[in-house]
Amino acid sequence: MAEVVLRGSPHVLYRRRPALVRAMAAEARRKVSHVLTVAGSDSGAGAGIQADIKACAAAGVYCSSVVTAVTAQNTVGVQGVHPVPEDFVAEQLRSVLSDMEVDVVKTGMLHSGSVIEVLCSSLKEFPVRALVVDPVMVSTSGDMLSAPSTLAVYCNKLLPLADIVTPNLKEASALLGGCSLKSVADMYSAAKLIHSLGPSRNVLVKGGDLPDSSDAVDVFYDGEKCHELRGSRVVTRNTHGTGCTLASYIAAELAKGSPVMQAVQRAKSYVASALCYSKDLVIGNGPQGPFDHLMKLKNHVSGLAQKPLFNPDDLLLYAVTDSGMNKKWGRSITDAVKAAIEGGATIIQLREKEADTQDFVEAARSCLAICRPCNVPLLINDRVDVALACDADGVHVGQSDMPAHLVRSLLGPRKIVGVSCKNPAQAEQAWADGANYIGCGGVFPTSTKANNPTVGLDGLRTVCMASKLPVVAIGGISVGNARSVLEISVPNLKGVAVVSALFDQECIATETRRLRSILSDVLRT
Ligand SMILES: Cc1ncc(COP(=O)(O)OP(=O)(O)O)c(N)n1
Ligand SMILES: Cc1ncsc1CCOP(=O)(O)O
Ligand SMILES: [Mg+2]
Repeated sequence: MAEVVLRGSPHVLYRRRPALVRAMAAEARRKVSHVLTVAGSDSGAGAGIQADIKACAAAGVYCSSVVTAVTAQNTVGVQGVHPVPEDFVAEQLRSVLSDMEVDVVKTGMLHSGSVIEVLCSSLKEFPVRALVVDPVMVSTSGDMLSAPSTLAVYCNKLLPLADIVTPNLKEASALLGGCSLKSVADMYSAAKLIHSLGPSRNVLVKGGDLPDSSDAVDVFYDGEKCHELRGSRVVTRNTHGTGCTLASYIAAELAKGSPVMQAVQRAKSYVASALCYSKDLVIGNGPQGPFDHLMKLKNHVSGLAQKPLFNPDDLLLYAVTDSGMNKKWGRSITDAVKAAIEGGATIIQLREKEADTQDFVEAARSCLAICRPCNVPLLINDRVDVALACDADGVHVGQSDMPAHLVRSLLGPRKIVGVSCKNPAQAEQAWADGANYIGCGGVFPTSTKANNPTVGLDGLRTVCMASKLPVVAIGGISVGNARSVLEISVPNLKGVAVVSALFDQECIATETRRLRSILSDVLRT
């Protein structure tokens, strides 16, 4: 048996068998989430393989590529298509799938029935964790990218293997034999009908082309329920590639382990941010410019590198400030926030109902300078503008504030969005809108917020049970009753949010410490 000499340190030589060496190397290396895109090349680089690779890069996922066709296209339209022969598509598939540990396959332009058949056989030989099918048939410029004869092969062979299929209105209509889709209600029916053809487990019908809609509305059907996902429409000509990008980002999120609905929400939010960042880019003379996935996404990219995603455990002791109480005790907002953090608050919300905008932004900046080094997230109550101005970690909104889906698209995917909810329907909507957590209350009567009906511990339990998001309880909670709140013992109830129990007290740090110790004690038992 041949032996290999490995140099472990300058003075030590190890002798190992090759198989053992390979196993050790495999263990030592980091497993990277991996999407394989099977799609056409877009010479303009806004869509196709090029968009897929950039979207996966933005999501922090490795992307390999099998090219099915080479297109000559720009912002005017598609000037030519050069299909790659099926046996060479098969060879590329074998090269990647046999060697490179692909998690998720995403498909784009599949120009012929035989290419689809080649892909289906490869997926049977080399199964992957998930398949995302973007049924690219016609370019936005109206050019055909897939022969009409492929439709049957799509429906009978590829869709049954898919975890999610993401048609736009034209593609959904084509899959359903040419029916007309003109409203959100039509999209609901289309999503259910596509699902009932027996194909993909999840269907996302994209309503970007819906006429007369001020929102970008997509309909997601998971086989049981339709969810309406709304985002604000970004007015720009730079929309070429949004479909490929959305599907690739979904694939990237699935590769990282996100559940399907979360993957869709994150993808939608990423596309909205990318459109916002690049809405004024000038590239090309045609009617449809490409948007940019990375170049202008400074916040997104640096956010990926630096900021962790929302951690639900941060909801444990949620301190909400009150300017009236600070005035009463003669404290500055920064001293109040410092004391709460010193006592063990895990997240801070600035709820400054009377502050002038300028003062609010200044106060928020000063508080951020205190929170950031302590790794305590700082959220702003109600005011998205203030949060954007000072780059706060998120915003909390109620039912009559700015709708959460708009807050999400304005803040982007990596900020924290919280929504007040009193019943299961509101909790469901908060989730569909892309919120990170919900606040439920008032649990007990409180004089801090006027005219706020209480839901009691039973109402809190009902909302927690219905919520797919983590929950923080609020309203009349203090050291005297916090234990009874956490003891309802519903796993997604992550903590309590308090105002007067901390800020209407002589010593904020002492009261925070007392409350924190009760909460930690309940969690331990
Ligand atoms: C954590 C948390 N939950 C609920 C609320 C209440 O928000 P909202 O219903 O918008 O009422 P106001 O706080 O704006 O009066 C909250 N602020 N924080
Ligand atoms: C902001 C808010 N939302 C529901 S109840 C409430 C006030 C909570 O204040 P306190 O903790 O003093 O009862
Ligand atoms: Mg509010």
